[in-house]
Amino acid sequence: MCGITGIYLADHEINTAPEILESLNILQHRGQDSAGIITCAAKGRLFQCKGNGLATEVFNQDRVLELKGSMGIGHVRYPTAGTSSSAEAQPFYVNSPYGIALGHNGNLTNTDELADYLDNVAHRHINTDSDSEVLLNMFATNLDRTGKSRKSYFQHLILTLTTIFKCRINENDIFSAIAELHNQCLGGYACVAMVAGFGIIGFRDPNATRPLTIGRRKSSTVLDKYDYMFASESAALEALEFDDIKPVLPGEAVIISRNAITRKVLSINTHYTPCIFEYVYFARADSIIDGIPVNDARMAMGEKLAHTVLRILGEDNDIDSVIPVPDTSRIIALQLSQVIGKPYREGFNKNRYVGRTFIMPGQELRRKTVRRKLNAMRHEFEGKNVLIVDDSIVRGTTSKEIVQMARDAGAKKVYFASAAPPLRYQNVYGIDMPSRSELIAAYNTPEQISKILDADKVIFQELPDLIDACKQFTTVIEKFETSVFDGIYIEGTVSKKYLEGLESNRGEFDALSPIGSPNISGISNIYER
Ligand SMILES: O=P(O)(O)OC[C@H]1O[C@H](OP(=O)(O)OP(=O)(O)O)[C@H](O)[C@@H]1O
Ligand SMILES: NC(=O)CC[C@H](N)C(=O)O
Ligand SMILES: [Mg+2]
Repeated sequence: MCGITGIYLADHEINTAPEILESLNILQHRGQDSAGIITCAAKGRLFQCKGNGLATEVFNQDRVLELKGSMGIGHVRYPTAGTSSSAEAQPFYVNSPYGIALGHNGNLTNTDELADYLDNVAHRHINTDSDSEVLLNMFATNLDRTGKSRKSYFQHLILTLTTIFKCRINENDIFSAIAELHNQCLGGYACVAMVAGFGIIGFRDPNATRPLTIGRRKSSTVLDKYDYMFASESAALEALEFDDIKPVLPGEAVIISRNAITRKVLSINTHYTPCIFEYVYFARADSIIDGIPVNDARMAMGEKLAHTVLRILGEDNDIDSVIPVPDTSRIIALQLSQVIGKPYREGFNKNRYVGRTFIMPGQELRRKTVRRKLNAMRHEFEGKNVLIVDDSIVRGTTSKEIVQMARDAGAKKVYFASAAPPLRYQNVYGIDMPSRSELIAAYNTPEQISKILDADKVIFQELPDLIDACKQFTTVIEKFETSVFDGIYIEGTVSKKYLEGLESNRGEFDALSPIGSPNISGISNIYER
């Protein structure tokens, strides 16, 4: 996951960058590694600022003020391909054809083949290891194929003004280019793109693995016109007072231009299969992802997990209190405590200035951060049997530290319950789990995991219960993308060879440079550089 956002204002005199920055702050929980914004002003001039760090570290007031234009796109990154280098901060930009920028959430599974094609056939230079740069160049190549960008100067001259406008690019060209992408790019992708001087575009892969929503709000200055916004999560749209919020559909592209808003489902072979881990962990609780309120889904997970706990520990269990691991599991633990009839207690104090651990690069950094972030309150543990609840146990980094903290604080018994089933398989659609060897449940049974974590018992949610917890709120979603739990990947998106390659390349990825001080790649009016 990453956070993506795009805004098109009806009033072309107003700069959109301050609001894009606000939306990036709201989406910060989706990516802490880098942040970036590209805007477009009069005459199709693009302005960009991006670099490593949180949005508040990359942007200050002066930098935002230099980003001119009433339309733009933004990105916060959680690296899942390539490296953590500032060169891979998004959005990416290519000058030909037309000037296109793109922000991507997800992962491509055939990046190498596409990069070869771009090099050998399309003769496009790819400057980083990012799959998103490849995706953008595929889009650009497809758009170039419309031929309109290659008309001679003379041809342009002889066209009337209207014809010239139509000749540059139109909605159908963009739809064709994205339809072609669906045939070429495998994996998961939700994207925001911008074509200089034309408009912004939001599109999702045919399986809608990664989230994207669109909303509108009445322009405060232009009569009967609307501003439009795309964002990974509805919470960002609500905060900026956009309404009529709806998901972009599987295989759909939505174009917002001066002329109109145009939307089209471009693939005939679509399956509504969003990633279930969005509901478990990634998304904010106040977001609605593909029609499912995340908060409600998490409450339902707590309820289902409660029944599993009662089944395993018995109705007459010796639990004294239910303690969440802040932040994400709070809602789950509260609901669970009510169902099992035991008090909910906050036993860990969380330092609110430390970010999310799971999406940090590098195991050592993640481990240290858990200790810095959470501190056990002794009186909640001393002499007690506690049931600690978390949304998931992935690498076991958090749970191992947490159980130790509970024991150090004097807990008698430590039970540990996870609202997600055991994560056993690699993720290839935009979660940084490229290797099974780093997943604690890949090769260990729950009993072995209890021993590794030094817990008295570890209890996992059953997969059908997790699916039910989410599915009860929707009639349109066919099924969820659950490959991390069951190893079943979306048909045609991944080969055995690819998975093996990921597994063995893992060492390389882990050796990434850790997050350092923000490395600003600079504000630039791209045309002046
Ligand atoms: O088993 P692990 O590899 O440790 O991963 C799982 C943990 O990581 C996440 O917390 P995180 O600190 O990222 O975010 P949160 O504050 O939203 O809970 C998640 O909520 C679990 O607590
Ligand atoms: N988590 C994501 O969506 C990451 C997008 C892209 N694969 C990158 O690594 O930059
Ligand atoms: Mg957590």
